[in-house]
Amino acid sequence: MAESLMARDAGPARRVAVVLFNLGGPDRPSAVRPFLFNLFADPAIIQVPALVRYPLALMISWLRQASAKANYARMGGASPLLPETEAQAGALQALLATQAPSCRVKTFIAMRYWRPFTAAAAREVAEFEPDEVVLLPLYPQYSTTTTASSLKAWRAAYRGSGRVRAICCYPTQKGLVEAHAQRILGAFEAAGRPEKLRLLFSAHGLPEKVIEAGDPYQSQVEATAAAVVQCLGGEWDWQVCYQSRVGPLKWIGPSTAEAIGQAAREGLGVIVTPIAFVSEHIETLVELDHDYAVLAEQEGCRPYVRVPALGLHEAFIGGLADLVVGCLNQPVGVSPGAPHQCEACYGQCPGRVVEIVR
Ligand SMILES: C=CC1=C(C)c2cc3[nH]c(cc4nc(cc5[nH]c(cc1n2)c(C)c5CCC(=O)O)C(CCC(=O)O)=C4C)c(C)c3C=C
Ligand SMILES: [Fe+2]
Ligand SMILES: [Fe+2]
Repeated sequence: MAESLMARDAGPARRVAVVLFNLGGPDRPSAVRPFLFNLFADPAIIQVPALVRYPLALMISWLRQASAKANYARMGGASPLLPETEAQAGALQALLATQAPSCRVKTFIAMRYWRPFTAAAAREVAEFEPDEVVLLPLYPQYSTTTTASSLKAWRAAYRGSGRVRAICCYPTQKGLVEAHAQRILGAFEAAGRPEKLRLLFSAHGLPEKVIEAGDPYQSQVEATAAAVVQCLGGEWDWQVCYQSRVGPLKWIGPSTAEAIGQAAREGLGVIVTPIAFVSEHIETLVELDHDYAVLAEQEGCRPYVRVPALGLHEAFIGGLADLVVGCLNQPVGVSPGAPHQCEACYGQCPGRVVEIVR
């Protein structure tokens, strides 16, 4: 892929901006409430008219701040998501410098609910004067609540140069799947290859009504898990489950807590791997490492093994680089790919690349 990219580049270096989308997290205790407000004020998260949503967001962020602050306090008062994402951005930029030497590739970070916000990233990218912009969500599975929300924020903010394309989703990308499998095998070995173990793929949950409205997230999470199991080979007892429920609505299940209880009742321990998060953050470091570890102990679910998030795994960063190079080489809309219901793909996912028309 890198070869054809280079072959097309006979002139001056093509300037390529690669923009990593992520959720963002508070960088200090006083940022927790405004971060929560930004999240709940997003119509992708609470689908009611703005007149109702803003007061609701004010109220929820006010009520939730104490428990959220206590959880962030367990991580030193701040989310590690930005430093983790910065490290991934640096590794990806370094790899792309070798894979696409005739391009000048620079990575940027656009967070949805805390700094660096999408608008600031869009200004920085515009100053870079790119020929090409590749939007790369650090959400392998597409959701209206994450990828679509970030794409919308980008469209509203970017006024710079270049052809803008987005990688919509990559739930079964080879590097992603291999990295997950290697992380799982590493944790399994480190735990002494325990027997009587269930592999739990734990993903962030969503309200059921979001899935019923056509969001492909759940089916893509299941596709990732199935691909990882196939890559692992051998006989694995495995299950997909969903964590981090918020609010009164019914969320998709089974919940990670239910899955741990079920495993305990069957006399099994669990090895839990985050499948929709590619970095460590509050939902891995607090929920998985603390809350569910305590629950497993109480339920007699032993051992409880936690697989680290992908972070800087070589195969994962390599997979991201392949996606970017593939995107740059690809004429939009002609490559084959399994059609699915991505809003950003207009019902089709042509090679999972979509051109952003401004
Ligand atoms: C796959 C990724 C994510 C989906 C889907 C998602 C949907 C979603 N989230 C909330 C509410 C909250 N999420 C919070 C934190 C948070 N969420 C994600 C990812 C997804 N969310 C990440 C990476 C993070 C961590 C940020 C960090 O600081 O490290 C929070 C804040 C924490 C808390 O108070 O529990 C809330 C609230 C909803 C309602 C939702 C879908 C409707
Ligand atoms: Fe897609
Ligand atoms: Fe979330």
